[in-house]
Amino acid sequence: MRPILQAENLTKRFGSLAALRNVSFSVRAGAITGFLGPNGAGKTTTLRLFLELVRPTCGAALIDGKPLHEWPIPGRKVGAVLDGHCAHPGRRAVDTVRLAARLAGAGADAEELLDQVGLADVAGQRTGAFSRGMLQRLALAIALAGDPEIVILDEPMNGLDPEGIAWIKDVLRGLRGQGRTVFISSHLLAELEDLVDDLVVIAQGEVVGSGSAAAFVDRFQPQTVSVLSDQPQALATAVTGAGGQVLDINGQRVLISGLASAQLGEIARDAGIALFALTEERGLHMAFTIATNLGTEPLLDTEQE
Ligand SMILES: Nc1ncnc2c1ncn2[C@@H]1O[C@H](COP(=O)(O)OP(=O)(O)OP(=O)(O)O)[C@@H](O)[C@H]1O
Repeated sequence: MRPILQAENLTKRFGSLAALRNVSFSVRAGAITGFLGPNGAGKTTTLRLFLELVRPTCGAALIDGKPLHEWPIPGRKVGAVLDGHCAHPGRRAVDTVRLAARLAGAGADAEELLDQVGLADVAGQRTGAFSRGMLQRLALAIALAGDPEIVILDEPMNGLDPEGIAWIKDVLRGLRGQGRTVFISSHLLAELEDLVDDLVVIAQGEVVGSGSAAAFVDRFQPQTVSVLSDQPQALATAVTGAGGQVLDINGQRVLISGLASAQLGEIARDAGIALFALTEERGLHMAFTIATNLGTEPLLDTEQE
């Protein structure tokens, strides 16, 4: 693993409030890493520390081994979307992106970038009348204007409709395909669920887990299988007898934990019980809920090879 972003014992206090306490994690080059945490967890503060918009009380936020300002042209190293309000309302979209490219010392084609973010049709319009979703798209074009190695996005899906969210996921996968690193914050699991390779989970200013998204789910979510059967009570008895746990029975639906789906199928077959459906309930949502409620002890191996 090549760490390209590193938070090293980052602490940030605002007066008496400790927004971050001893936060350490690293982000793998070339991957999409989700930075997940409830509102107020300290996500924006962390991103601002990487971008040197605020100074740490102690610790360091390093971009590829050094602080951002030590890179000759920071805009070629990192592009960022911190909020959708990134443009002068009286300036045309195409000029906004062109300016960003010049400031970053890159020869990016502004019209091509606007096309990439779905704003080709409004490239010549002033951005004052843009909707929130359009501004988010524009912010992404600005972030890409320096052709950066790393893209940092703070809640970029705010203001996007489901189609827009699906679109931005595709764009971010495309950026990964080009070898770029994507670090994206969100307080909503569902937004990141089918997108991220890795996760850093933060709660109340402390890291509660980091590593691969799959490992995170494995660690925090008990295996749960949902089945449909017309003999739910008989199935529940068979499951309990085999060491499984019945979490819920609702009509024909039985929610079971502690048994793999294949085991469950065999138990039903041996008991002569027909199953109409069998679904593994996996996902980040439960894992996230459990992890952020468990407190602040580091619970996941952060090492990756
Ligand atoms: N400039 C500041 N001055 C004082 N307190 C601040 C400042 N910036 C952030 N905070 C506080 O630090 C804590 C972390 O805020 P931060 O914005 O980093 O959280 P977040 O995880 O990004 O939350 P959200 O999802 O709501 O944006 C919050 O309690 C917030 O009120």
